[in-house]
Amino acid sequence: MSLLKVNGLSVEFTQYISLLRQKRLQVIHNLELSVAAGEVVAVIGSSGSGKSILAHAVLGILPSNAHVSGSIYLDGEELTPSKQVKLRGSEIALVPQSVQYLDPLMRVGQQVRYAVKTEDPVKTQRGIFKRYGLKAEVERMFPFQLSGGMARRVLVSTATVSGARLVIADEPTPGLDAASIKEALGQLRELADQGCAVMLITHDIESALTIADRIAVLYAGTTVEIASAEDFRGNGEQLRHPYTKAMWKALPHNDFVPIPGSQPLAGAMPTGCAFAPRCSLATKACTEGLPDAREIRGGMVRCIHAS
Ligand SMILES: Nc1ncnc2c1ncn2[C@@H]1O[C@H](COP(=O)(O)OP(=O)(O)OP(=O)(O)O)[C@@H](O)[C@H]1O
Ligand code: NI
Repeated sequence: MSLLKVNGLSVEFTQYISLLRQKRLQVIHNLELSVAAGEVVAVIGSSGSGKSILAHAVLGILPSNAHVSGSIYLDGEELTPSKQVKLRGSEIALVPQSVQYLDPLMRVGQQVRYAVKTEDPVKTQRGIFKRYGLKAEVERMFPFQLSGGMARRVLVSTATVSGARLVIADEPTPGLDAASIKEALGQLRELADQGCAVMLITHDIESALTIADRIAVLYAGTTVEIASAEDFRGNGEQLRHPYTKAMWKALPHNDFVPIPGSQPLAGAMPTGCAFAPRCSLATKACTEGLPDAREIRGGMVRCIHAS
């Protein structure tokens, strides 16, 4: 069974046009996703596709002008706002993108100890620093004294010692060199191998494929495909959605053919399939409604032409 299950999730933001007039901007549409214990699911999609909003909806940290509908379950129980407050930082941990999430005025060892749920926070913190190759003196440093790689290890340490069952990593590797990317991803894989459900949010499909079991592809606020990592090979014949196939072919290692056009902006969505305006397979039927999620060859796709 899936530890995390997201069903028909929609997120809208209320925006004020003037003092008295407001409009609603929908940024997530009817999205689905699941992550099982022991599994890494990579959520990939271009900038603005809704990856961070999805993560924030699961964590319950959306701004107050956000309206969420649909359902999110953790281990079969609905994640209500009060449950999210209770479970955040314990059952559900975030590996944030940058060191800015650390308290700038607190020594990093202390910050990691706060996340420890076992009896001996100091011992646990020292053990995890050692395991992640952080020298003994690092615990006394402040965040500004850390190199990028050290900061990353501290952030992962916090998630690891929290004992969370669901770990969400939002773009954990931007700006890192190849060796640090490998290390950061290896740590996430290790968490999954120890039984965590790991949701890895990234632009970088090639890195994601080195550790992910499944890939969820987001486009303009919805999941257009969920595929196993093995489906990403060759010319992408095993892939189901035209966007996923095009994205795969656009990689430098493949054909390096860019996809013409751009992702529609929230508030300017076409009716029907959001990818239709860029899709070579599009027909009139594609513009008539959001395609249903269908199971094909063990994966999920939202495209009426997929087979
Ligand atoms: N507070 C907000 N109010 C209104 N719109 C928002 C708000 N936060 C995000 N959005 C919009 O929601 C959409 C999805 O944003 P999100 O941050 O989830 O994208 P992303 O996939 O994480 O992109 P990136 O890869 O750049 O991090 C974007 O169009 C963004 O402009
Ligand atoms: Ni983001």
